[in-house]
Amino acid sequence: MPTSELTDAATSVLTPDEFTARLRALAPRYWDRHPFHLRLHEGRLSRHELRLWAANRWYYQRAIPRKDAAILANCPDVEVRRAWRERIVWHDGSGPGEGGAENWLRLAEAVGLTREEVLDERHVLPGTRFAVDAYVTFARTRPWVEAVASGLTEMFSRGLMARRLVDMRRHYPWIAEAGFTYFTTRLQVIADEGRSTVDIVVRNCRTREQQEAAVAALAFKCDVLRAVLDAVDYYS
Ligand SMILES: O=C(O)c1cc(C(=O)O)c2c(n1)C(=O)C(=O)c1cc(C(=O)O)[nH]c1-2
Repeated sequence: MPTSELTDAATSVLTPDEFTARLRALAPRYWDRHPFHLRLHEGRLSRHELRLWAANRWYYQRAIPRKDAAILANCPDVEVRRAWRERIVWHDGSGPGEGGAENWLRLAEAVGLTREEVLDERHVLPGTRFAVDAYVTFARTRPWVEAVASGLTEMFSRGLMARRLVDMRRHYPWIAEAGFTYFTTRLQVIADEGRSTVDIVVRNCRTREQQEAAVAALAFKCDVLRAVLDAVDYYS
């Protein structure tokens, strides 16, 4: 192929379908096949390991609304902001004792942690802290549409979360049902959120450069998630 054609192929804007396919092609980098998740789903985790997982995931959960607030702060599009602010409400709730974060705390309690030891973050590993903090910093400092694209890991998470509910109920029957509310309520919103996030990214990445940056953002986020599980796996 002549050099000019090669250059064109590398710089021309992808169609929405091509772009979406590039994003979806990152699925193998997602954390569903991580050895720690495989052990979790196969029922091979001890109570100690489940506690370490829940306490470290807490650090991720509490960062999500701060990441979303950074996106709101950087986004000039009122339509996007209107849709996006719902995410913060979902996680934080509208009052004490409500919201996704609260439900994660209930899961942590159901696996045997006290609320106090989750909230004071004594079990949070350095690797978790570095990875999750990098995600929040990314959202604060990169163009807002890249930060939105980084959240597209959720596009891969629905099947994993549905499977997790089945596998955890089966393999860890000692976990009280109230502990699973986080996942049951999350599954109800995730399909709609995933679709609208892809739409926002496709509509707002108008150049090939922006499209490539969005793909890179999603790859970065896959690495953030894997780094959290690497840390937990190493210490468990
Ligand atoms: O349980 C999971 O495997 C899983 C994965 C992800 C993800 O892929 O980022 C999220 C969640 N859960 C989740 O519950 C959640 O609220 C969430 C928000 C985000 C995000 O980046 O904005 N990802 C995820």
